[in-house]
Amino acid sequence: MQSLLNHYRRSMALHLLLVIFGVYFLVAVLVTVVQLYKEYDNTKKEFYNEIQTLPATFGKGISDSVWTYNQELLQSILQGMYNLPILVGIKVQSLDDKMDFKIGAVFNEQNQVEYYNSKGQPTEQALTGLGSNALFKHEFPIYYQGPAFDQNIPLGTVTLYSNDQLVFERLKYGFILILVNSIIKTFMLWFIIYFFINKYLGKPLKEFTYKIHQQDTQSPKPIDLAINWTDKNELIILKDSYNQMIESVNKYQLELLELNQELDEKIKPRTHDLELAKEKAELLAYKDPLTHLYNRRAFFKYGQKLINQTLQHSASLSLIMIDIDFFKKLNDNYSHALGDQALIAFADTLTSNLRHNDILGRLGGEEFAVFLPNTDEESAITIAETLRILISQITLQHEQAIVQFTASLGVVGATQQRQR
Ligand SMILES: Nc1nc2c(ncn2[C@@H]2O[C@H](COP(=O)(O)OP(=O)(O)OP(=O)(O)O)[C@@H](O)[C@H]2O)c(=O)[nH]1
Repeated sequence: MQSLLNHYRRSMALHLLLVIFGVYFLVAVLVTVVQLYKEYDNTKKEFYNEIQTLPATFGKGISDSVWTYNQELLQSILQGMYNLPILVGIKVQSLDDKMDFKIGAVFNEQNQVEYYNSKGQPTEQALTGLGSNALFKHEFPIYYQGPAFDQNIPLGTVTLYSNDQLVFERLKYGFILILVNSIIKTFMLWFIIYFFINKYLGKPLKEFTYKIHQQDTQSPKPIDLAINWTDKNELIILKDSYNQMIESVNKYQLELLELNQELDEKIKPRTHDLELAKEKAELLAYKDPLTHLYNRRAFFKYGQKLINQTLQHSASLSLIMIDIDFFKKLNDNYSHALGDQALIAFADTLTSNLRHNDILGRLGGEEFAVFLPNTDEESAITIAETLRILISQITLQHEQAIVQFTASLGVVGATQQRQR
């Protein structure tokens, strides 16, 4: 039941159909009711007409039987009439009251319905099988027209009764026919309308929404609908508008992509500059700009870490202090520029002859120091001696002269210190 309700809510065709069908059904009911009433009215008129022809048929027989006081004849004529499917009752009232006879449902003087059997005796309504609804009557006089009299002699009146029940009886088949006809028509129309609404609206809409759902959201593509019975209707206009929108979205997306690439190209050199500036800043913060060795701050920072690690792991650690001899003289004799060259060459010599994990720093001017992890004092002395020799072998060119210099090194181990 719930799924049926959901199907109804989600199906445009079904919804439209039920609205159309509902309106159609109301109109059909109205028209059928009017049609049925008209039928009823016509049938009732026919009844009147038929009842009015009865005096011509039975009048003579009734007059004769009343005139001759022939009860039996009167009774059999009235029984014959009573069997006609247009009468529910007959009342004969003779002027001398001797030939009065009632059969079926008739009105009394107080306009109340009374019931009589075919022998003219009062009876219950249930026994007659007659309804009392909307009883209507037709009264006609009876006369005797014998050859012995010049004029008609009035004998009394005959009243014929009929009712709606009989009218409906006659209408019954007509009614059923009209109703069946209406129901069949309604259901036929229901299926036909559903089929076409579904074909022309429901199915294309379903196809449209399905194709939209299938779209790749990154790069949607124009879609096509299988509508071949027209080249322009609201659905095709909707589909064309959707496709136009997709095309412009794709165009703008492409433009955005190109703009992004352009922006990337523009940003690249700036990013490179930024990286260089960052490297420079790092260098300034941790390194000596001339020799590219750790500056005093960095040397002590990393040196402290090394001391802590050494203490933790009970390893050995040595420190070599290095001071270039008579450096002031070198500057004074050969220029400050050569002094700088000497410092750079000195730093390069140390760097290339020490291990990667040794921490070498410039403490200031011509003073340097190096931490040697996992190195006892004896080994450190050997290393210091090697360095001292290497430093003394550095040669610099100043104009025609070859310049050399020496350095003094001091070693201290984790347990004992020695000075050279
Ligand atoms: N070229 C150059 N000279 C520097 C630099 N830093 C310091 N100096 C110079 O190094 C010299 C150091 O002089 P001192 O402290 O007397 O050292 P020294 O002449 O080697 O004397 P001792 O240490 O006693 O042997 C000074 O003349 C400073 O101007 C530098 O970066 N480049």
